[in-house]
Amino acid sequence: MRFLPDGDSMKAADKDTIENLGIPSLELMERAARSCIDSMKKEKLDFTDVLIVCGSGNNGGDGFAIARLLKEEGCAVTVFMAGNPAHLSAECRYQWKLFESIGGSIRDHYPDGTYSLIIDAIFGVGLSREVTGHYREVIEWMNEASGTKVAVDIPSGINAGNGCVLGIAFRADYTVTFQVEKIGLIFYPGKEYAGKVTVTDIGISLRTMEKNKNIAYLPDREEYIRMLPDRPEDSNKGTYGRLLVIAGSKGMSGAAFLNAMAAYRMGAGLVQIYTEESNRIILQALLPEAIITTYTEFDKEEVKRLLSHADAVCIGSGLSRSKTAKKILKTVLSNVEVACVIDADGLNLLAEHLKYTEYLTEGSFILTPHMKEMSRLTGLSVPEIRANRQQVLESLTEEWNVTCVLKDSRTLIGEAGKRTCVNTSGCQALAKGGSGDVLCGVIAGLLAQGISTFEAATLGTYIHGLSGETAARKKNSYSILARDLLESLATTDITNSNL
Ligand SMILES: NC(=O)C1=CN([C@@H]2O[C@H](COP(=O)(O)OP(=O)(O)OC[C@H]3O[C@@H](n4cnc5c(N)ncnc54)[C@H](OP(=O)(O)O)[C@@H]3O)[C@@H](O)[C@H]2O)[C@@H](O)CC1
Ligand SMILES: Nc1ncnc2c1ncn2[C@@H]1O[C@H](COP(=O)(O)OP(=O)(O)O)[C@@H](O)[C@H]1O
Ligand SMILES: [K+]
Repeated sequence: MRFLPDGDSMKAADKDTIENLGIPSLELMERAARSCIDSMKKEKLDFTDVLIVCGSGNNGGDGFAIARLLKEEGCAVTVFMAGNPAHLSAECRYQWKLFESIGGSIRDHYPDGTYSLIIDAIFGVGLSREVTGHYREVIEWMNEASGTKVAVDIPSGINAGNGCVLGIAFRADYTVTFQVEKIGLIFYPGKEYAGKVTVTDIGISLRTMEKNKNIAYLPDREEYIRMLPDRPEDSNKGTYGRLLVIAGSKGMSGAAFLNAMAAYRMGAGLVQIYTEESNRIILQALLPEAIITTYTEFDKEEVKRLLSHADAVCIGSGLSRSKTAKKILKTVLSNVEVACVIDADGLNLLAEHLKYTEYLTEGSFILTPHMKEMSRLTGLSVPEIRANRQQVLESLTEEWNVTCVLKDSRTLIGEAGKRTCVNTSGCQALAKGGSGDVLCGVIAGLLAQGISTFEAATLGTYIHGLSGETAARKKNSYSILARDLLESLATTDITNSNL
């Protein structure tokens, strides 16, 4: 697994390494500067005329150290001190003096001229507020200038904790980040501003992160492979579970089809669809492998009967917010005894009737909201959630005792008591109606095979993303339809190391 800390967690790891493991701060800075230069050389960047723009904190200290090392190698280096000299950190002051001691000169205004390489060492993980005034102007200059742009640790202006731009941010071609990727380099727009990211090992210990459950993580592929349900030879359809899909509404059959087919593609043994009567014929034609039961009006006993035969349930995709849908949802929430995914209109109904959340705490529920649905569930605006997504997710999972898949270009998976997982598979080909229905079916299909809610949610999200990538390799990313993902599910093999 890879930890994805925010700025404060990264600083805690730096501090632990310096104070408890006895590696001096200046030694770490020297390694950081060296590793930046090595990474830039690996990329074969042009060192003819280098401009390094420094701030007054330790990110600036890295900048001065890079300047010294490059000057010692004979490069033409110009340093522009953009930070406030009255607020220098001890390390930054030391590095400044060291650079001066070898004859380095430092400008206090943006130097004219063109540079082959512009290195941003203004703010790192210590950025604590909106970038304004003089700093804003400097970053604007840097963004407009020609030359290759490299950010030290993180582009200045990107919030290391959420990837948001704090007013303005440096647009890098490359970012060299120390020890681990900060979570702000994973989420958009931070990821976009960072360009190509290289992680360098400078010997910062991560043991504080092991103890701190509030730090999110990115699983390795091997961890996903271990989560895959067994597929023994000596088995039958009953071995792989019976999934009840409650989806679709009058004239809306697509969602039920996508749920059910995705679940079959994931390996579920038997899929039963419960939907509105008008969808019967089309669903039978689209997916003859499914068992279809329909309703014209609410029938509580029928819902309870279907629940009693299911090994897993998913409810909500295309369900509508009708009175009948509401009653079906309430019956499911109050009677289901197996793991259950709640998607789309299931979530919208839940948001309209928050008292139903009292049923959640006792069961095994996975909620799969996109940002707008999360906004309805929490009463927070989408920008508020984006700026705080990990915390919003974690407080919802704790309060309702659920698993939650918060969908976006980067999806987060949380469960009460568990470290939050970030998913980075997938691409913009998935940004099309119906792909959420496929995800719901993928997760439910895994649940039917008996893996845990957290594993089904994390593994399902990962595979769903990969299926988008597979589809995008076969067709252009404009043209992919949700049904193409169903095909890709069949050809995406996560045990294939070429992925
Ligand atoms: N030994 C170590 O610890 C190692 C650290 N390393 C490096 O240090 C970096 C972290 O350094 P850091 O903690 O000093 O913070 P940093 O990112 O330089 O910024 C703080 C400065 O910015 C200022 N400031 C903040 N926001 C502002 C705003 N909006 N507008 C204006 N000013 C603002 C803030 O000012 P203040 O809030 O005090 O007024 C302060 O002066 C890390 O990313 C890595 O590159 C590596 O060398 C490895 C070893
Ligand atoms: N740009 C993107 N990059 C990666 N994944 C994406 C992107 N856009 C959408 N997705 C994924 O596609 C799915 C869309 O779900 P949702 O918005 O519920 O779609 P729908 O309701 O139309 O089926 C989510 O799993 C989301 O994470
Ligand atoms: K920086």
